Amino acid sequence: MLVEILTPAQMAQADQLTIDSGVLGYQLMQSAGQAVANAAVDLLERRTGSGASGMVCILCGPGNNGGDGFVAAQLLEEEGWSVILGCSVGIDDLTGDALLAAEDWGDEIFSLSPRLWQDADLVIDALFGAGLSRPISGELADLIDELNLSGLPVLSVDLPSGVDGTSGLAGGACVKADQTVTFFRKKPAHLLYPGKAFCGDIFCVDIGIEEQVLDDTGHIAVENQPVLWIDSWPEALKPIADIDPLRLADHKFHRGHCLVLCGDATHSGAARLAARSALRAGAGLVTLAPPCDAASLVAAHVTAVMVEPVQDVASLGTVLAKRTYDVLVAGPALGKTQDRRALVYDALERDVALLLDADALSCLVDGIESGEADLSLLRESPAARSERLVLTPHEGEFARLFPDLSHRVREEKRLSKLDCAITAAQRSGAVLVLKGADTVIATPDGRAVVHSDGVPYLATAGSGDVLVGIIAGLMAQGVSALDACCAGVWLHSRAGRSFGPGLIAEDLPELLPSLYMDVAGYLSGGFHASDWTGGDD
Ligand SMILES: NC(=O)C1=CN([C@@H]2O[C@H](COP(=O)(O)OP(=O)(O)OC[C@H]3O[C@@H](n4cnc5c(N)ncnc54)[C@H](OP(=O)(O)O)[C@@H]3O)[C@@H](O)[C@H]2O)[C@@H](O)CC1
Ligand SMILES: Nc1ncnc2c1ncn2[C@@H]1O[C@H](COP(=O)(O)OP(=O)(O)O)[C@@H](O)[C@H]1O
Ligand SMILES: [K+]
Repeated sequence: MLVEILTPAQMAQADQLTIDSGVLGYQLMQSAGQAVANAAVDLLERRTGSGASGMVCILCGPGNNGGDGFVAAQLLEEEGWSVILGCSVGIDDLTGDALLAAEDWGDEIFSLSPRLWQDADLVIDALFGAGLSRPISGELADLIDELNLSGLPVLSVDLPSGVDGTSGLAGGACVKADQTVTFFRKKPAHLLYPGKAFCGDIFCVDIGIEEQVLDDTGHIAVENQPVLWIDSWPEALKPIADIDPLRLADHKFHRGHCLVLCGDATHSGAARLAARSALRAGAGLVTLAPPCDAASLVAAHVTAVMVEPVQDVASLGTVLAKRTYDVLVAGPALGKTQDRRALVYDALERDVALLLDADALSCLVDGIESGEADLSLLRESPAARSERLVLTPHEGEFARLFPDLSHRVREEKRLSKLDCAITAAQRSGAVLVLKGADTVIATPDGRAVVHSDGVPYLATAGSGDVLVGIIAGLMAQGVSALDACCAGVWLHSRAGRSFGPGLIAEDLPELLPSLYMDVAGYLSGGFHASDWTGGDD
């Protein structure tokens, strides 16, 4: 099933459409409060080991997030749990459904203070959710800092208070939750770091909002799951029983040919890793193209991968004219000298699927007098025009190409990584893979896929070279750029997680065959990420 991600604004629209269709806002709040109470009971029973004999402290804020807290308080007390509730404002300052919920609670409402949780087994954080409008400061910030130091389990309602739902940024004090219960669909902050790290386990529950509202609200992104790309999974990576009989006689040229540009003799490892990964990802042939004086050294280090020296633009032309190449990879330790830069610019004029990574991305900025990349060169390239241009920057490379969308600017201006990746994809005409613990894959037509899986083992030299190789290998077999990027990021992350500590980049390509058996376990019948028209339309 497609898993859509909604911004808080889209979620507010989903709430409003539901209310307009005749469901009371207070009914939605009661469903939300019920879901919170259910989650609290699970946590309490796990902690106290008994039914209804623990104490829960509920911290409510001034808006509807606080309203959910009041509803949960009432339900928990009805079930026999001891409840102590504090609110950041007096009942006279509450309005709308939150006021109704506070009135229905009917029990004492205390001022917020750490004393509230001194005998508690669980704290419910219902201070702020989707309506957080600025970083939390002052006394509330001190309270949150104390709560985080208390060591008590914390259940956050919708979002950990202090995390910005749209961007996942946490500018001020921020509740560190063990569990977060959100409603209808996840928000970007449940997937983007640092927000995700504050959420703990995330549960997304149904509160009676119909799926059809999504037709009107749209969605900012979807989560990366095999259902997105399983239908375009290459035949050569399937178990023999699943391969189309007409494809059983395929030869290597049917599986595509990748050309990987390579750096000089002392910098050839990265391109070799990418090349091996492309082969492991199923490309029929992979050729490395080092400068002439590095060719024998590179050849001595590869076996199934072929070597074809490329010294300059002229020899790249000769090589490309001699055989058919389906995908060209430029970047891993390519170097940034003038002749390497010329190769990148030449590649952008060629009618071939093109993956630009690492040094190739820097080449687009280095040596340019204005210090700004000419993105029209990317946008107007044959690869971009045929939807076969892929950029795979990490945050540093991204900042050089798109300085106004960099990580630093995002923090300063509280912008979302999702919005910035989509803008960058639109500007460049490329499918853009903005890497990190939360990788965002964005397309020039405004779609985005999020793969959020903190796997620090992947933060190791050469790991990105493997990723670009996997994507190239999949594209060589005819997988669309978007599907290849989503599948590549999924495989890469799974490989890192399955290997665990001690991982080095060389291990990653060797883990791919076992993952293909996992992929085979996924039912087909999904659809291609490339067929998805979602977005905010
Ligand atoms: N809509 C629905 O039907 C449903 C909604 N549901 C629930 O509602 C939640 C959203 O509710 P919400 O929009 O009322 O926002 P909420 O997060 O409670 O906070 C807003 C208040 O906080 C204040 N404030 C903000 N930042 C602050 C700061 N740093 N420091 C201090 N104050 C600050 C802000 O003040 P202002 O910015 O106006 O000055 C305003 O008073 C959502 O997360 C979900 O839990 C569910 O019940 C399902 C049905
Ligand atoms: N903490 C993390 N959690 C998940 N993935 C990570 C993490 N750190 C790095 N990665 C992934 O590892 C890869 C590193 O790529 P990159 O920075 O280009 O490395 P290199 O240049 O050394 O090859 C990216 O795919 C990135 O998403
Ligand atoms: K909250």
